Amino acid sequence: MSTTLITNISELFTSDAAAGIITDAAILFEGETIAWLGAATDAPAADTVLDAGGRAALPGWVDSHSHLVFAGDRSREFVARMAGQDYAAGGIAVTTAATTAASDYELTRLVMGRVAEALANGTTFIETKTGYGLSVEEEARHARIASTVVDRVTYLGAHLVPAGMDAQEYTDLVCGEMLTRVLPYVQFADVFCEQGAFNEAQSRQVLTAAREAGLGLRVHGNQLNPGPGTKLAVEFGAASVDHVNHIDASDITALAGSWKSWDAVTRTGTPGTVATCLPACDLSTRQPLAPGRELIDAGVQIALASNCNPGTSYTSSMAFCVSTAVLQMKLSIEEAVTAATYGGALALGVQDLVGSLEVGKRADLQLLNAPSIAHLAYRPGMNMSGPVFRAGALVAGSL
Ligand SMILES: N=CN[C@@H](CCC(=O)O)C(=O)O
Ligand SMILES: [Zn+2]
Repeated sequence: MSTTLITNISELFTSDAAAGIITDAAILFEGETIAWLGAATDAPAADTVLDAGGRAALPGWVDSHSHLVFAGDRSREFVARMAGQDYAAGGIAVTTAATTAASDYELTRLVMGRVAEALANGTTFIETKTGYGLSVEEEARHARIASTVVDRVTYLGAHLVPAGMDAQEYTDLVCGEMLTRVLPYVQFADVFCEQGAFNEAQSRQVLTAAREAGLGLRVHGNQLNPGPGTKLAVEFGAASVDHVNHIDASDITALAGSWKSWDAVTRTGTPGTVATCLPACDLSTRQPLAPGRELIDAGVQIALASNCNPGTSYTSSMAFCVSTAVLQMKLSIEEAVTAATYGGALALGVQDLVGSLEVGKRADLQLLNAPSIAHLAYRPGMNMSGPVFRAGALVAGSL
């Protein structure tokens, strides 16, 4: 198998608790896999040698929360929000109408464009959700289209009760025929447990049915209000609870308890429920930022994700999420980058494949047009994205 050495890396941030940061580094790919990494002076010979030009390198971003299957535009809703209107779950219906009207070709083209945009900005592994279909046919169509483009698909039929439908009748559909139809295309199920969306009993019903169907679980919890979402996620052993803006000390304690069988240093044991913070969404909806600092200090593993969607967070920039987490959520740059790489991988259960630079893992790596990862927050808003490698192949930029 052919080998590629990337050398002259000023700072290699591995997202690996043991290896940390290696300065004046090099990394070797063998096919799709990382075969070696260390000091450039110790680098082995390779078929191809690429000069990183003194740039910093880090794992590709792992974006564990997005809603890319949509058509239409909600900028007017955004403008109204910036003028003082509150965000409400009802906006989802606007996107559902526009998405239902889009052909398979158009929807596939839109999702592919969004994935390509994310890739060019360093995202090499991405999850996306259904949830703008809200009927059996549409949810199945969106799941099928997503499954051809992204790395992991989450079924979010329980996003909003469609207008004119009884909430219990719709929940039964989500747990019945709709679930059966999306199953071939999805790995996870999610529920928007929130006032105006699904209440605790309905959320339990969705999570129970999804678990029985063999899916991994996630919860949109405590985005807009205090409520049962986070504790439900822990109770059901969900892989993640996402948003976590309106959580209290008892929610943090419940999340921390889920990590008691996990060793954060050796990264062994049984993972708990990842708290996924979505800072771009928090800013765009003027919600309080999720308490990332408090969660980390309590021993909870967190992820940072884009939540790219047309209603609350129309960006796939993980770099923006990282800089916001550092500047406003009081994370260190290392914590924020780890959350946007290894944390996302943990939230998707793919930490043995991606999310850190370790021998044997998939060769997903991005170079920054900067000498250190600190520049991500030190120079906020500047595009730092350099060449991007996915599974050992150069997929964006050039060297
Ligand atoms: N909160 C629920 N779902 C999306 C927003 C959906 C929308 O408003 O279109 C979110 O994660 O923020
Ligand atoms: Zn979401």
